[in-house]
Amino acid sequence: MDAPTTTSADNGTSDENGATGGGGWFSPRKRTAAGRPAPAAEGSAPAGTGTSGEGRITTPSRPVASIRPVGTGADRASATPPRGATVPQARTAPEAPAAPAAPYGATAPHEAPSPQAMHSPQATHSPYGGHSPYGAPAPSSYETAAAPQYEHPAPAGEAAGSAAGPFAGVSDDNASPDAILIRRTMTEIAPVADKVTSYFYALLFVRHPDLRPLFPAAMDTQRDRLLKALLTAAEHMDNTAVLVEYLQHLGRGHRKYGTQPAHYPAVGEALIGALTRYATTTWDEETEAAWVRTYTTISQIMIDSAAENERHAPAWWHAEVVSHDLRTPDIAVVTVRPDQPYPFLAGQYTSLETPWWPRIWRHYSFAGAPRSDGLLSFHVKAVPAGWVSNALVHHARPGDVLRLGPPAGSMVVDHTTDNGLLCLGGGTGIAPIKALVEDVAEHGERRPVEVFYGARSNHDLYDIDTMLRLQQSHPWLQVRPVVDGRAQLPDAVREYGPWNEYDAYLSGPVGMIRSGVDALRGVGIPFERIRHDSLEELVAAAD
Ligand SMILES: NC(=O)C1=CN([C@@H]2O[C@H](COP(=O)(O)OP(=O)(O)OC[C@H]3O[C@@H](n4cnc5c(N)ncnc54)[C@H](O)[C@@H]3O)[C@@H](O)[C@H]2O)C=CC1
Repeated sequence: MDAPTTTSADNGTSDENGATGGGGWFSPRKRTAAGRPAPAAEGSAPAGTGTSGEGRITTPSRPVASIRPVGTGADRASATPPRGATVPQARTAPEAPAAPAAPYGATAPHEAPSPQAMHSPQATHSPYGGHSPYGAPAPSSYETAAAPQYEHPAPAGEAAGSAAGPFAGVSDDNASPDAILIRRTMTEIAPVADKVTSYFYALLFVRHPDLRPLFPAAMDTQRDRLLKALLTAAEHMDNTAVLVEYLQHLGRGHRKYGTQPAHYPAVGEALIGALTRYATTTWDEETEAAWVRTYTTISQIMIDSAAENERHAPAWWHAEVVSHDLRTPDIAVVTVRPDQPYPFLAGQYTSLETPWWPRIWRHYSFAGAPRSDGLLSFHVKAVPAGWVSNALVHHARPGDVLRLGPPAGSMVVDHTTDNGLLCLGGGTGIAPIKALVEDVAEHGERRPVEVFYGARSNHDLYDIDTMLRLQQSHPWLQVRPVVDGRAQLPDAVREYGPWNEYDAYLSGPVGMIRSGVDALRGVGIPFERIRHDSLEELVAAAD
């Protein structure tokens, strides 16, 4: 897990229709005699927006339909539903882990955090078995070295090498009229995705320079996230249940960036501006109206979700480093004490910001089940050019204060079944697997748990002592280290079994998850019993 960035503000200057007096958000553009917008020629000023001769973005002046999400659920009824689509009802589901009954007061942000991309799909059961927002194997953006760049991860089942296009698995059969128009736009802009995202941010920051400080200083990874979220939302706009869950998660997750309801219209304006510029052959009034309707709905769900979440959880937690254990020259186990109770479930992950790289958030799994002393541990590997990971491994020391976002992810133990757990943990991916083992131990269920712990070399099995100690304490637990050699981690699973009465959990590098899912399917474990964090987020943060 990361997509459209959420922020921007209308600065309170928008009029009823979302247009500002003299060139606010949607500015007029030339129309053809047929009443259709004149397509912008390549390199010329986009309709409604423009560039000067020097390529500088000029203020648009085209009023269009409004994007006016409202601030609370109270006004929800006024939101315009996507034409032909069922209006997703914003549910008030709590954050993935069952949050305790309002242990926190509504916590007002006490500093201006950064909005980042709409990202981090909440992992959910997917039809592909992976715990992913949409079946696209879902993520969490751990820092990864040399992350592969692909627009939209393939569902786990389609894993191996299939660079599933943005709309893989989505057909226009039964699609709503808006969905068809939106997919048409997405198809047109896909080849110029990079330009669209660059232009989007340029528009946003030119029109709303006050929003720039809310984003990370370096926007490299940020830029890619907008389109991903758009693709995801567009792809699933008719799948209301999944879309609503995804957007609610995004809305809650954006609280830590300081995103306010007033920011959404400005983002919508920049979005429409960017699409107008690059979807030149398919863009028309009808398409624009479809995007406005859809974006308005998206915004409303996010705003409502954030407002609901604000009632019982802080936007973020401060967490002081209490220990820093360098296990190898580039792997540290970092333990922190949150400033207030932090409810989560074993197997979940959080987003983490260091004081050295403000507004850069990375995902790390909790390396243990919830503890009575409230401490949280993370396994961090410093990856080449990884800002956050290197800071955590090489600079963080006891006393340093980090920030944590809310917990996320649904790679959690299903306590409604007696099935065994087959766990594959590769490298630092062993962290949430250890948490799952502790969770089973605490529930006293004595279900068989088989852990395959993969590493490149013996030296890289940095947590093997802990895992073997757990094995000694629990007769139902079997830990098998698998060091690269004759076979890789997923291959080892085939040598054991049978696995027909096991649920599978995978955590580690994207390639391992992809081949692991294939291996598990090969030994007869159905998709719905295979869980892992979203691959999209795993590849999202390569810094
Ligand atoms: N730190 C954390 O909390 C978590 C980290 N992760 C992810 O886990 C990964 C850990 O990276 P490293 O420790 O550097 O792992 P690594 O690159 O050293 O690999 C670990 C194991 O995965 C296997 N593997 C790697 N690529 C494979 C492929 N394509 N096919 C089959 N097997 C493969 C290796 O053979 C090895 O056994 C990172 O991508 C990180 O994002 C995942 C969950 C939690």
